[in-house]
Amino acid sequence: MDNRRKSPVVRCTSAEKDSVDTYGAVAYTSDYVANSREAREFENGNPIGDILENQGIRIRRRPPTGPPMHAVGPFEFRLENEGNTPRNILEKIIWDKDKEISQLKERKPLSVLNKALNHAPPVRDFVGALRASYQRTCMPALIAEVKKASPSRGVLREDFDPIQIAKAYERNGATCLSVLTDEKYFQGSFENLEAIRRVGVKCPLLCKEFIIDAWQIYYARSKGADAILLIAAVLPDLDIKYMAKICSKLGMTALVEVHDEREMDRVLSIDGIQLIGINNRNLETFEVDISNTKNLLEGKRGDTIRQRDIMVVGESGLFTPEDISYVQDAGVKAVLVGESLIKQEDPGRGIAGLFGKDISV
Ligand SMILES: O=P(O)(O)OC[C@@H](O)[C@@H](O)c1c[nH]c2ccccc12
Repeated sequence: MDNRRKSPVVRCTSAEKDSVDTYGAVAYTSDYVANSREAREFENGNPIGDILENQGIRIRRRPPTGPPMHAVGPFEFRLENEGNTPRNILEKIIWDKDKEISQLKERKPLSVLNKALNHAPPVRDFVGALRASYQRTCMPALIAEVKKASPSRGVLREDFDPIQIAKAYERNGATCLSVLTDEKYFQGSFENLEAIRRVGVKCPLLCKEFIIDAWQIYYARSKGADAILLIAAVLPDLDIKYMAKICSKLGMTALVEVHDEREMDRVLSIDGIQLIGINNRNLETFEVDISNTKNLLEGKRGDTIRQRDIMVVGESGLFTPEDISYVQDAGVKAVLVGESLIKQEDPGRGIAGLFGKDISV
């Protein structure tokens, strides 16, 4: 029996799966796929929608074809309904991303991308850098975000020079950088990521992208990324496992982002996850509450994280030295900060303001 055809959600054509195998990225017949609950559920004929629902994932995938066309006289139109209209901004982003990737993939199939990997700049140890920084300073390591705009806040900075901002972050003590690459909603780009890497910034780079297809991980690597983001609100367990495995084969770090208890429990049930981000912003409603970080690290969850030596990143809504101490006391060893730095006249100098001291020394 060929288990390679059984992954229900991971978006690769069978040809791509074969080339993934050929390039040694993932042994697709590995036990976790063959024996995983999702694979079995899929085998038992449970539709993907059921698998997502069982894991509490509310973000649906874009319907493969539009709704049926209705003809009235010479006009044709589609009826909008619950099934073909995104329910919230995150779902809209994911559906648009799906279309975007199908087009990009046609231009650069995985076989082409794999060749480009040979010319990609060498990968750097993202999570290792965060750990070393925390050990050295006993302060949360900073992942500073290069972000021009966001759907919740609009344009954060008009005179946006990604290279100058990245250099300033590095000079002022950031350990790693996060670079938004989504164009439509965040006004980011892969050119920014590539350029920051090309000008010699040494901080390891997180490609901040909505990843729903394994192809995107190879694309990010080919552009110089050292880490990628996997959002648990969007990806079922099997995708997270599969994509995390691809990351480690490529030497990259996966930052797995959770927002609530259920997502945290799902991610903790996956072996080998080293870096978990707790997002204080709900990506469906945009509500920000930094006590989310504390809540998710209390009790047994916190114990498990400490026992397994998982590094936790506090993400979003951090503005003051008090916010930094608050999430540090809750147990985070790194923070991901965008808005409060990017909006400063001098984003680099903003770092000392955020931490209450100069962290570049
Ligand atoms: O600008 P803030 O509030 O400091 O947040 C940064 C970062 O956490 C946020 O940009 C983010 C967290 N997870 C994401 C997922 C996609 C896009 C963006 C994000």
